[in-house]
Amino acid sequence: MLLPLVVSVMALAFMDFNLRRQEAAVLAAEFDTHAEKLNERLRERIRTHDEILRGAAGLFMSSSRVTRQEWHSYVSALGLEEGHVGIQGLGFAQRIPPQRLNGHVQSVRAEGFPDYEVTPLGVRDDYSAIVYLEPFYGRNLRAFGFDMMSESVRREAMLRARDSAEIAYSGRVRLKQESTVDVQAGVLSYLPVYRHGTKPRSVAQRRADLLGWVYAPFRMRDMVSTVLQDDLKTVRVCVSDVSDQGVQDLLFDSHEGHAAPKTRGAMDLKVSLPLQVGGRTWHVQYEPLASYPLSDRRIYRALAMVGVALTGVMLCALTWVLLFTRQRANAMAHDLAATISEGEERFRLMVEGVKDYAILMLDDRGMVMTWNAGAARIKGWQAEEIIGQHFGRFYTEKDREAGVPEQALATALITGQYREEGWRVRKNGTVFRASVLITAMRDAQGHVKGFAKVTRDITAHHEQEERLRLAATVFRSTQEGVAITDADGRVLVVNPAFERVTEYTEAEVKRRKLSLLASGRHDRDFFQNLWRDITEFGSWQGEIWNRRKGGEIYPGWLTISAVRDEGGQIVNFVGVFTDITRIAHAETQMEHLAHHDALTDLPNRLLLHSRLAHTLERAHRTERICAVMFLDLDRFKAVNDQYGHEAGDELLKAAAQRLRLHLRENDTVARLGGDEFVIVLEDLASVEGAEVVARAIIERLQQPFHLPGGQDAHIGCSVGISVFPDDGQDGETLIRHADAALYKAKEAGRGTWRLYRGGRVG
Ligand SMILES: Nc1nc2c(ncn2[C@@H]2O[C@H](COP(=O)(O)OP(=O)(O)OP(=O)(O)O)[C@@H](O)[C@H]2O)c(=O)[nH]1
Repeated sequence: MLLPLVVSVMALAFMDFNLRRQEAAVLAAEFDTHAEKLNERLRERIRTHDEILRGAAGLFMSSSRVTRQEWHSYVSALGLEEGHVGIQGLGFAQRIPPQRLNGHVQSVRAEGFPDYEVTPLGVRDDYSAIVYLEPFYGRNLRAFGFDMMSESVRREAMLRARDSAEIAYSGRVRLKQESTVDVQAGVLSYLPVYRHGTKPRSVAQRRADLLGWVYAPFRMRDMVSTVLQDDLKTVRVCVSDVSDQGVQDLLFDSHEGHAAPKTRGAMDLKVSLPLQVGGRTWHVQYEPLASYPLSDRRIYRALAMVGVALTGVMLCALTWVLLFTRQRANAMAHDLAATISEGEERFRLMVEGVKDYAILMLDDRGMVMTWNAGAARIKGWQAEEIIGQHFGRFYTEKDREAGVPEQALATALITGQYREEGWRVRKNGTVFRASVLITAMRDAQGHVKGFAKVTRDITAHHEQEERLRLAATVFRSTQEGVAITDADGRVLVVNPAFERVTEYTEAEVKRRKLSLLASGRHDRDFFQNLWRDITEFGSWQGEIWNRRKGGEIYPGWLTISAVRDEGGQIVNFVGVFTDITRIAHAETQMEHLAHHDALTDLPNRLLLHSRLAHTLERAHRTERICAVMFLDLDRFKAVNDQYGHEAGDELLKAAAQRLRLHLRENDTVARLGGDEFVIVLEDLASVEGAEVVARAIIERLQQPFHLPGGQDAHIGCSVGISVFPDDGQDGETLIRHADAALYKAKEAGRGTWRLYRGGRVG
C-alpha cells in the first residue's frame, strides 16, 4: 500500500512542478499577444496621425496659397476638437528667411493680429513661425508665432523632415500649450511642404524649395490614454523615446506619480515592444497589474492532480468525457465554419456579379485587394491587371497631384465614410463621372483593416443634368418670351423675357389662361384657326397683336407647339414669342422712306404716280375734272450760289410747307427733285379752278423766305397745267404735258402759269 502511495505522491509532486512551469509559459504567451494587440493599436493611431498630416500637406500641394480661413475649414472638417484622435491641433509653420522677417511680421499683423511677433525675439540665421494652428483658441494661442527652430529638439526633427521629405517625429519636448498644471511630455510630428507642390529629388533642392512644415503636437498622456483607455487599468504602459546612442527618454508612464503598482506576484511578464514613429524608435513596455485578468489555470492543475489520484477507471471515464466533448466541439466548429464560408461565398458571388457598381476592397494603404465585374465593366481593367495597384490610378492626373486620393482615405478614416462625386479615368484614358463612397473597415477592436469602395458611373445622369441646366439657362436668358402651359392652356411657368415683354410677373399669370394678353385686334376666326392648326399639325406660327399689362398694343411673332406624352395626349403647350414692335416700326419707316422725298418729306415720284393713278381712276368713274400742275422755282440757283446749298435746302423745305398748307387735304403735292414740284388737284369744278390755285401759289411763293442765316431770299415760281380728261388720259401723259406748259410759262418770263390746252399751250 505504501509503495503505491509513495509512487503516487512522487508522481503528484512531479506533475505539480511540470504543470506550474507550463502554466507560467502559457500566461507569458497570453500576455505577449495582448501586448502585441495594444502596440498595434498605438501603431494604428500613429498611422492615422500620419494620414492626417499627409492630407493637410496635400492641401498645400493643391493650392499655391492656403488662407487662414481655408486652413480653418479644412481642420474643422477633420473634427480634431472632439478629442478622440488625441492630437492637440494641426498647424503650419512657415519658413522665413531673415530678410523677410519684418515683412512677414507686418503682413500677419495686418491680418488683424497687432501684437503678433516671431518668438523668441532675437537674431538667428534662419526663422520659422507657427502661422496657422487650429483649433485657434485656448492653449493653442500660446504657440502662435513661436519659432520652433529656435529650440534644439524641435529643430532636429524639422531639419530631418526637410532633408528626407518624410514625416519626422521630435524627441520629448515641453509643448508651448502647457501651463503649470497637468504638464505632460509632448512630441511633435512634422511633414515638409515644398514650393510648386512637388517633392524635390535632391537634399540641396529640398532645402532651397522648402515653404514650411505641416505639423501636429501631441500630449503623450492624452494621446496614449485615448488609444488604450480601459486597458491602462490592468496594464502598466511606459513609452520611451530611444536615441541613436541608446539613451532612453520617458515619454509616458501610466503610473507616473503613483505608488509602485502591484504586479502579478513574482511572475515577470514585462514585454517591451518597439514602435517606429517618423524616423525614431519608441520602446513601449507593457506590464500586467494585479488587476490583470490572467486566465486562472490552477483549476487545471488541481484537476490533473485529482486525475492522477483517481482510479484508472475514473481516469478512463474522464478521458472519455473529454474526448466526447472535444468531438462535439469540433463538429460544431466545423458546422459553423461551413455556414460562415457558405455565407461568405454567397456574398462574394453577389459582389463579384454586380455589374452596375464597381465594388472593391482596398488595404489600409489604398492598394486594390478585390475587383468585381462592375469594376471591370466601368473602369476597363481586369482583376489581374489592377490588384495590388494603388487606387489613385482611377483619379485624373490633376487630382492625383493635388493629393485627392490620400485626402479621401484620410477623411474616411476620421469620419468613417467619404462620399464624393468627381471625374475618374478608365483604362483607355477616357473619363467618366463617378459617384464614390469609401468606408473605412475596422475590426471589433477598432483596428483599420482597409477600405470598401463603391463607385457608380453616373456620366449619363450627369450629362442629363448638364443638359437640363443648359436648357434652364437658355430658358432664363433668351430674348424670346416663353410660356409653358398645361393641357388646358393654364400657365405653369414663364421666363424673364416673357415678364419683360408682357409686363406681367410669373405670379400674376400663373394658373391663368394666356387670353389675358389678347389685344382685341383679332377676331374669333383667327383664334379658331390657330387652335385648329395646333391640334392638327402640332404647332402654329404667325404674327399676333397682344396687349401689355400697361395697355400698349404691340405686334409679335408667336410660335405655339403642343407637347404630347407617349400615349399621344397633349400634356403641355409651349409658346415662344418675339416682340417685333421695333421691326414693324422699322418696316413702316422703310416704307415711308421709299415713297417720300427725304428733304421735304413730300411724296416722291413713285408715290405721285400711284396717287395720280388712283385720282384718275376715281375721276373716270365720277367724270370729274382734275389737274396736274408742274411747278418750278424761279431763280432758285441764285439762292444756292449766294447763301450756300444748306440755305437752299431750307428754302426748299419752307416752299414745300407753303404749298402743303395752301392745298386741300386730298390734293397731292410731290417733289420730283431739284426745285421741281408736281401738284394734283382732284375734283375740280372747272379748268378755271386750277388757274385760281396756280395764281395763288405763285403769289405765295413770291413772298420772301427768311433764311436761318437771317437773310431774306426772293424767288418765285412758274407753273404749267394739264387737265384731265382733255390734256391726257393717263398720269404720265398729263405730267409730260404739264411740263411742256411749264416750259412755256418760263419762256413767258417766269412768275406766271400756262395751260396745255390740247397742245395749244395758252
Ligand atoms: N439746295 C439745293 N439745291 C438743289 C437741290 N436739287 C437741285 N438743286 C439746285 O437747284 C438748281 C435748279 O436749277 P434751275 O431750275 O435751272 O435753276 P433756277 O435758278 O431756278 O433757274 P430757272 O428755273 O430757270 O429760274 C440747281 O442749281 C441745282 O443744283 C437740292 O436738293 N437742294
